[in-house]
Amino acid sequence: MGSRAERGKRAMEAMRSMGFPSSRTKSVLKRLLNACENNWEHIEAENYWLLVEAILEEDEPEQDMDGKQREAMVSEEPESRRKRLRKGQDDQHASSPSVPSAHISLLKKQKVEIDDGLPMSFPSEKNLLARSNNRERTRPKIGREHMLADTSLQQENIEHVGHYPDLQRKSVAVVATRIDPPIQRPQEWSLVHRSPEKVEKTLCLREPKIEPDLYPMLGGDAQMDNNDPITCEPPCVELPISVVHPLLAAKEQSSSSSKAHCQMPSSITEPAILTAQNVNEDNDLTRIRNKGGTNVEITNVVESTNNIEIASSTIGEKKVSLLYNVAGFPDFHMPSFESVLKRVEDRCLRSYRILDPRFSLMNIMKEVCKSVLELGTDLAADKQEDPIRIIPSLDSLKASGIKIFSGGASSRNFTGFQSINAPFSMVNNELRCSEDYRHKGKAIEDTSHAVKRNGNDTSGSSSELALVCQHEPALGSVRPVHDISDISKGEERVRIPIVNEFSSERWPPHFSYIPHSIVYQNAYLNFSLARIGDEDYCSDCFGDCLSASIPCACARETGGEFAYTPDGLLKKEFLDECISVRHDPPKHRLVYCKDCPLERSKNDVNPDDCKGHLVRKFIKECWSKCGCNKQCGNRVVQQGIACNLQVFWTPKGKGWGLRTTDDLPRGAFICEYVGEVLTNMELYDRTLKTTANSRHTYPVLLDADWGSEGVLKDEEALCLDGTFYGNVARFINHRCFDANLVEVPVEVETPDRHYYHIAFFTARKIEAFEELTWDYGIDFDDHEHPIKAFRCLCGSRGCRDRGRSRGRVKYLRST
Ligand SMILES: C[S@@+](CC[C@H](N)C(=O)[O-])C[C@H]1O[C@@H](n2cnc3c(N)ncnc32)[C@H](O)[C@@H]1O
Repeated sequence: MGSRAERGKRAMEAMRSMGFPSSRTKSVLKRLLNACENNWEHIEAENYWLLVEAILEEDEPEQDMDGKQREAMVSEEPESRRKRLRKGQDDQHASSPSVPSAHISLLKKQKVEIDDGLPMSFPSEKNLLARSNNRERTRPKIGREHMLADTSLQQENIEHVGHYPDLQRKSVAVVATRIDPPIQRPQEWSLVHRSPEKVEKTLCLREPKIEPDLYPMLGGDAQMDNNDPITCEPPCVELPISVVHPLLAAKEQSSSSSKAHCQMPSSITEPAILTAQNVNEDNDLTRIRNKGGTNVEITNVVESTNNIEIASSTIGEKKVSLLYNVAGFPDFHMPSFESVLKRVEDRCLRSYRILDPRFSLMNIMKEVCKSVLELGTDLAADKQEDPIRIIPSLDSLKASGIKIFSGGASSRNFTGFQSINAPFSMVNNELRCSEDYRHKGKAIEDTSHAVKRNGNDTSGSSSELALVCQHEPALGSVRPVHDISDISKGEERVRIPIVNEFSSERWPPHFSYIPHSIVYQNAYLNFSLARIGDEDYCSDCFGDCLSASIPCACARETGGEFAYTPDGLLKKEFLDECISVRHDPPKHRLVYCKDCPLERSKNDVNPDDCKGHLVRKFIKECWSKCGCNKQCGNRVVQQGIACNLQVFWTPKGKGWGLRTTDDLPRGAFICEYVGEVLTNMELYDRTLKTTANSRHTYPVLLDADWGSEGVLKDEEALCLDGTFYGNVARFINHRCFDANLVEVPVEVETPDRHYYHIAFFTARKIEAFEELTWDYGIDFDDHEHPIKAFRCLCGSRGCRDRGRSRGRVKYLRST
């Protein structure tokens, strides 16, 4: 209801919020009104569905328009915008071919847009995350009902971006925009999807929405004409805040040393751009700098298939884009946005099984790129590899009160972590470019990859915006993935900090810290009290069993003597024997399964004969059915970690490691190996699917009792996998022969030895800050095992991998 002018204004605003420029709406609305004999109810029904249809229909023939038509289209834009465009073009060396008209045209035309309705600030990752997670409940369906603005879909700000048949470059962009000066309006998100057919071969962008009552703030060019609904034309920013030229990809590929140019849209002045190339964790960064919102030069472009780009303008607009290079896939076709979303969600759900509230949007965006490629090439209908490494939120870090992102070039935080050379900072949970970098050009001062523009070295220029990162890791990894003050998140009795004194790989990859092993799915674990027979517990004991005159039933396993001293150390004789088993396996007893689960998992139809499993000495600890108390000296492992540990970045290529900050005597308990309890079959499947190509793998077999039972059922042949869920033991590196830890099987909750604890004890005295190591038992000469062995860098004189080419692991680490 309302006057014709008001209704017209509302219609145009509604269309603008869906991404249709008023110029187009105006002409269509005029025609529609004529056709409907000024029946506004008709036009306003279903949130202007008719109008949307009419505009879309009108769009169709434009798809094939030539350059002149496109120019004409540009010239139809309101004067205010044209002025901005002109200004920008002047700034941008007008003849530059960096953004061809075809590109602009695509940008201007079809879009899948989620408009944030002028949020006051760059949405925090948390907000984006919340929206992303909401998608599970309210995933937009592409269809008529979802083509209209739907503020219930407040989760995304994702654009499905373009198809450049000639350039073979696809881009999926996630855009968030902030407009300054701030426009006081409650945050409101709206989503516009076009039908899949129309999305196809389109490039989409987000247009910052301008509030009518703020037009004067933006220059006063636009005049509101309340009398003529169809001339109400607010100034609008049609172009995205940055355009990363698709040719960039081609240039990157053709010459890694050449500079790729990226022209900024004219609507932006002095934008700052950072491009992170993000294929794997160890990537270098592209360096981009830009001046005056014009040309952006990128040097040292690392060949990559995935790009993440973040752009920001001085008026506060920010854009994060993901680009996927499809060069080499000539048959690539752009899948529908709906199918991409579905694919990403499926991948995530499959990988995580739950929608973790700490879900990382960065990883989701990577998944989006991958999914576009897969769907676009029909490559991976059956490819289900690569679990996503979750990078959780900053909350834990925030809670710990630690400020990681200094924004400075070389500062260190108190933990000794090398500060990043990145122009990012976290402010109120928002990822922001450092003002330091933006205004002082600081980032380029000490980079060996000096960034030049138009042949001039601009480093140190304070007037120019320059964002340059050196040794920049993947964007995801600049974010803390663990609480660096305590990786255990308070789950252990001691705090276990993460320390990196050597490398820019600042954070261990994500995993969920668990202090006790957890069954993954099929493992048969039964901790019932009924299974513990009379001979396996000490009901008559009281207090501390170690102080009793006669060792109790629980010492039976260790020959009637407890394995522990009153100081909680492993007794010398017991320790010596454990070390000897590890040092010289052939001298010790091997048991052979009749039907080896390990061989069966490798080849179910025609398994090889069992290669033998070491018979290990077990410790049996007192437990809940026993009469002694919790402080009983025969309860060491179950008390948990007692010494001070650190997860640290090793200097010699082994990745992360574990060390103690205490001087420790021989025989001291360090920690147990904790992970998901998997059946051997589950592990085998998982290894093939997910970890085969990983740099680090974390499975350990629980095979100490395999040979004693003849044939073991699949659900009883178990192992521990610390890849996704684990404790600090997953950081203990391998050392051949003279490792300073030895692993001991420990029975606690059940006499059934399909499952037991693997406890690490010091094999000798250890000085504070020595790295803790154990011998994984790898045979580096076995070239048949599906798990590729790493190249051993243990440095031991007894290293079994010395001078050898990369081999394969003979058997999984087993105790
Ligand atoms: C259980 S993880 C140990 C923690 C691992 N370094 C990390 O950063 O997460 C085992 C992996 O660490 C690496 N590693 C362990 N010991 C090593 C050694 N002696 N030489 C080289 N790499 C080693 C291998 O990549 C191996 O797959």
